[in-house]
Amino acid sequence: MAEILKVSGLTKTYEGGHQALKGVDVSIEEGEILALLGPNGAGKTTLISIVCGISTATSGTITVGGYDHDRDFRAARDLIGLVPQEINLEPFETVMNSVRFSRGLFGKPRDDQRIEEILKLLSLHDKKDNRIMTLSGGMKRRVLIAKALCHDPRILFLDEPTAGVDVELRKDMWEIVARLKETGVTIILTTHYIEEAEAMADRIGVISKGEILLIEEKDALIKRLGRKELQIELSAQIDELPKSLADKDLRLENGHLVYTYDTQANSTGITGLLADLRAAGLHMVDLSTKQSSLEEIFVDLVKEGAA
Ligand SMILES: Nc1ncnc2c1ncn2[C@@H]1O[C@H](COP(=O)(O)OP(=O)(O)OP(=O)(O)O)[C@@H](O)[C@H]1O
Repeated sequence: MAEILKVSGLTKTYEGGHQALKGVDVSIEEGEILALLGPNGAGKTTLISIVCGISTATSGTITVGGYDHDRDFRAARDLIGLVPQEINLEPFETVMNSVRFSRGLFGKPRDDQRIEEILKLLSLHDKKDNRIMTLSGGMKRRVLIAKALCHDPRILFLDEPTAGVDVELRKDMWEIVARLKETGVTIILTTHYIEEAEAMADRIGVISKGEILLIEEKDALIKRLGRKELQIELSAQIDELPKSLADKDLRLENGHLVYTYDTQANSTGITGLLADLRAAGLHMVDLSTKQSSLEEIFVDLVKEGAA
């Protein structure tokens, strides 16, 4: 797949000296969905705002669809749609007029047929002549998406698309994002919800304190999720691992043994391990297992980043 967006060495220091981005590098492939996860204040909105031209970077470069963001800003910006966090719609306007107006802002000729196609994709077509004020919160969010899509961008940024909405609406949004992906548009979304990243993304990026801590294929992360820990309580606590067990994936924790294994591997090695423990003269009195979740991986990463 071709690279559609490249961000290199991006930094942002706000007036007053706060460094919100500390050298961010991201490369996005056309057609993928990247979820950017990060705690409050991590720099997600700052990053999106710079790529969308709302804010300026202190240093670094951005290329969109081959266009340099500084030298060819109009061409680069034309390829981007932004769905902002806040609902900023004109309450008395109709859905159709509101979306038409956004298309005009990009200097595109009027094309109501195209707008109607977009409204159909977003299940909004039957509301096209309704005033915005008569729509539900979920529908208003979809109007924001229609406005962001009306100039046919190739990349769509969704900043916290489901912040503060109920579980059902969140699932509707996931469904819409899946539909958008089918049309070939590249999607970058920010979220606090790990389950949301898990449900929608091809890749997951974790950002904390202005730094990207990781960007990884979701499936690779799920493999990491597949790692489990077997906690082995011994009849007598030990101070160090017997030499015969040194090459095992074992560690000592509070005098007990913890064995890490991959649930997706052909063999977990547990049967052999138990035999080896017996041979080493260790007697176990209890066993328990613990699965590491994406949430734990995320919390650990952010904690390490803060250290
Ligand atoms: N205009 C500004 N002037 C000064 N500091 C700012 C400005 N905008 C954002 N910041 C600071 O920069 C940091 C990053 O903010 P940003 O909004 O990018 O984070 P975020 O990851 O989007 O957070 P959230 O999830 O809460 O929206 C924060 O510490 C924030 O207080």
